[in-house]
Amino acid sequence: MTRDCMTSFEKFGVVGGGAWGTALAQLLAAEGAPVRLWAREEDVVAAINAEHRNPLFLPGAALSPSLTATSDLGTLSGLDALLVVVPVPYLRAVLAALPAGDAPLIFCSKGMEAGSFDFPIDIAREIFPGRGFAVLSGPTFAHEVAAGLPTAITLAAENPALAEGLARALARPHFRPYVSTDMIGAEIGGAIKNVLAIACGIVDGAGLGLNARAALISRGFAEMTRFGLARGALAETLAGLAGLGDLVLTCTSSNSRNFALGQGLGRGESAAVLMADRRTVAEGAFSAPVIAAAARADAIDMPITDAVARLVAGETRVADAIQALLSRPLRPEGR
Ligand SMILES: NC(=O)C1=CN([C@@H]2O[C@H](COP(=O)(O)OP(=O)(O)OC[C@H]3O[C@@H](n4cnc5c(N)ncnc54)[C@H](OP(=O)(O)O)[C@@H]3O)[C@@H](O)[C@H]2O)C=CC1
Ligand SMILES: O=C(CO)COP(=O)(O)O
Repeated sequence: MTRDCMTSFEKFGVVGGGAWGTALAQLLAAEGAPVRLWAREEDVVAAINAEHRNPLFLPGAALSPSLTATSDLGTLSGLDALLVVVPVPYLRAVLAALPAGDAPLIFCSKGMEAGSFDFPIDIAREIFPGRGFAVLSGPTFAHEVAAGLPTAITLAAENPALAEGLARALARPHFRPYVSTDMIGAEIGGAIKNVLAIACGIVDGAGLGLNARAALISRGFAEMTRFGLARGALAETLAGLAGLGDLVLTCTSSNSRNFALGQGLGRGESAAVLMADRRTVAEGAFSAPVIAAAARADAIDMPITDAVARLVAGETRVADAIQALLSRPLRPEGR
């Protein structure tokens, strides 16, 4: 029997000790199930093992003693499934160092790789051809999941049996995966909402009002839909938890690192300074220029994404970017 046909997944590993990797590991370990987490930094490994905390990336969360950490990727073998929660710019290098095996890989990162224009599943297919893959994405602030607050999420895998088996294994009374076969839709939703959260943060930081934010969410969703449909995503995925759901969450809260980065830009702070000062990721800052370039290459109109890319690169000022968006020719709403 292949892993894809397994009906139960009991032993999970988590690759990545940031906020989201730690929260997912805690979700699975909360009732005492053993979960092994790989983190790059020895400080994170030591704090999880000795104090059952991750003060660097998930301060305030008490972690289960059954969650153990390692800095040795080689020890993540012999498990039933691995959740991969590494920011996309570092993903290829970490995957290349993973031990071989047939445990399905569940991708939880939200971004697109520079240069290759690859999403996580594309990278994984190159490194592990034939392995089972899934995407887990939706409106899920890590600290809320770690605190056991109600959360729903999309779990997509091409093989419906794999999606259903993983959903059953990950579901908790307060954590509800909805299954799908549309991995590309789930990946695109998560990557583009990060960029649009920066845009909404900019509008907030610049004091441009709530009408402007609602307009950005709607017109941003139109960009996500154009890009997604052109790459074979299903409209229902983009309108679901991994697309619109996550867009609403991160475009309306400064708990979003992407939104908070945008707020700084909107207040007139320099992108270079805002980026240099941070330890946590705002994936949208990495992905904006990549998605904007991919859209240009395919002649997909994405003016908001393009504006965020230029603002993050310091190539334009907020007032000029807003003026450029507002002075585009009038058009039918459906385009
Ligand atoms: N936080 C959240 O609420 C959610 C986040 N996500 C997504 O999950 C992914 C991870 O985000 P998150 O957990 O929040 O990250 P954090 O910002 O909390 O932490 C940054 C992570 O990046 C890692 N990192 C930094 N440099 C490198 C490197 N050179 N090689 C490998 N790893 C490196 C850090 O590891 P190290 O300690 O070793 O530096 C750390 O695990 C992102 O794609 C994000 O969009 C998805 C849903 C929710
Ligand atoms: O993806 C997230 C919630 O779904 C977290 O958003 P940020 O990375 O912007 O904090």
